[in-house]
Amino acid sequence: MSPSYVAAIDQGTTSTRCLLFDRQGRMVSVAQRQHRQHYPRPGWVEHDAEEIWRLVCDLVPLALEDAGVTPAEVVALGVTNQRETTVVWDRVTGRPVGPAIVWQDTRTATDLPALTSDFEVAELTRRTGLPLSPYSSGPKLRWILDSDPRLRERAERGELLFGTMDTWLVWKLTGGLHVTDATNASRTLLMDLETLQWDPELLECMQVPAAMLPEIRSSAGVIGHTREPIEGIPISAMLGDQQASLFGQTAFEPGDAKCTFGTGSFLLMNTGPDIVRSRSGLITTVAHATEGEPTVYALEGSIAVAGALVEWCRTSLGLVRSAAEIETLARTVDDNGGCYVVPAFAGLYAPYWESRAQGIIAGLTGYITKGHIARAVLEASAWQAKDVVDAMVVDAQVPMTSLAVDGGMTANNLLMQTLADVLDVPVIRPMMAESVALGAAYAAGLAVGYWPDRRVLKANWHRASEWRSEIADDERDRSHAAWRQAIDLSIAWGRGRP
Ligand SMILES: Nc1ncnc2c1ncn2[C@@H]1O[C@H](COP(=O)(O)OP(=O)(O)O)[C@@H](O)[C@H]1O
Ligand SMILES: O=P(O)(O)OC[C@H](O)CO
Repeated sequence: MSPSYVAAIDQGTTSTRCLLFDRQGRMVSVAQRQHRQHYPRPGWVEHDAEEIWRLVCDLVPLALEDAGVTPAEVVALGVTNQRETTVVWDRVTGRPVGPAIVWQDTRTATDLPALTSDFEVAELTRRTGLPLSPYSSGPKLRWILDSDPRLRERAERGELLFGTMDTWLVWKLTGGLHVTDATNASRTLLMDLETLQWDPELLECMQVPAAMLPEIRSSAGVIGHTREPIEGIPISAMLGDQQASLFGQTAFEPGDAKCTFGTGSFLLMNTGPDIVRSRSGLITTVAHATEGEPTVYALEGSIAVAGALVEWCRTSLGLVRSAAEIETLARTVDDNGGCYVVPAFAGLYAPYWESRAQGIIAGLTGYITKGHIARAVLEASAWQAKDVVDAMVVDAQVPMTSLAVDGGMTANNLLMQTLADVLDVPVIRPMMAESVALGAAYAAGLAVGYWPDRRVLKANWHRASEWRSEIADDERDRSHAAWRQAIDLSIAWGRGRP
């Protein structure tokens, strides 16, 4: 029998990857490239959707070539993506009408209250599981249509199409299929969580013409076949990246959770077929929707800035030359020296949802060195996760007994130890850190029968490292109180500004 593989395209915030996996869930090839980040004004973040498509065109053949795999040996392709990032393009020419507005972008923060004139925010949240926030795609799409009346007219005539990155890429890959999946659609503020359909009242509230919306499909099942950059590969999964990593961590049972530490960090807990409504500032989202099975939902704590803060230290401050160096620098000191960094670059997401909050560095004295700041930078990711875990425990009404982690930042052992210290539960990193791509490949492979069932996938999961708390309760409590004070300052600073 000739070998066969499953491919995944992981279109992330900072880079795009194409990976190939074998039946044991081992990565046999990875091709990866970064794309440009554009910050045209404070709070604005944009990507060039054409640039990202060109990268996909380069990366897919490269991943196959590197592994010596022929297209015929690729039995399925899963597409996973940064969620919420919004693209509008011309149905005929296929050209975007402007830059993609990235999920972190806060340009709509001041318009949000006006969006709900006919609609109670509570009802919006009840239907969608989302807070009214610039994070979602709906406000971004409305902003694009409001920015030029001609665009709105063209959208109403069906000449323009909307999509998140999954939709954009599948449209390009298939030569014109305009679809999304329920996980991505659940991030728009336009889909009803129960019916998994676009909600006409929500569309009216966001002033989005139905003619430009993609069809909402299941997350797994053959959607179509690729025409470019390689012809004939079945696309059999589409999943938002955080839902994909939940799947890749084989978090199939209610109560299973994971946290991915990449540009942002995202803690998701599978809640099974139940739509659990958060009272603590979490999102309710679709974990995956598989044809013929009940929809699986999740509670999510989204944190906008995690690795992005390390990246900012590298590119904007020149504090380190590589992301990994932040650990070396942080290890030059024993503690944070009383310094706290709140990276509210996109306001604060879960569980605070303060779109006007701004970043601060608190506790500066002449004693503070670069090392203390590096430590505070890493601790910010751990404390943000702690606040989300606390909210999750209240909402899900189950204790968190351990936390599975993945993503680029989990290479940082000091951060992983700090995380175990502040959460006071074991933090577990699997052998396969590329859970996002693996999850998309798993969903795609299951859909075409490459893997017979989820049990087999569980057997592929192997623990690589585990960290346990090494600090006393009173030390944790003291530092947590200081962190919460810094959060309050960040919110007050943002609110107090014009
Ligand atoms: N050793 C490290 N320590 C701290 N942060 C790191 C380390 N390695 C990578 N990162 C951060 O992780 C992020 C990249 O992770 P990745 O999972 O590839 O992100 P994404 O999918 O969001 O593009 C970057 O923001 C980078 O700064
Ligand atoms: O691409 P990532 O890993 O930064 O994930 C971004 C999230 O999907 C945004 O919701």
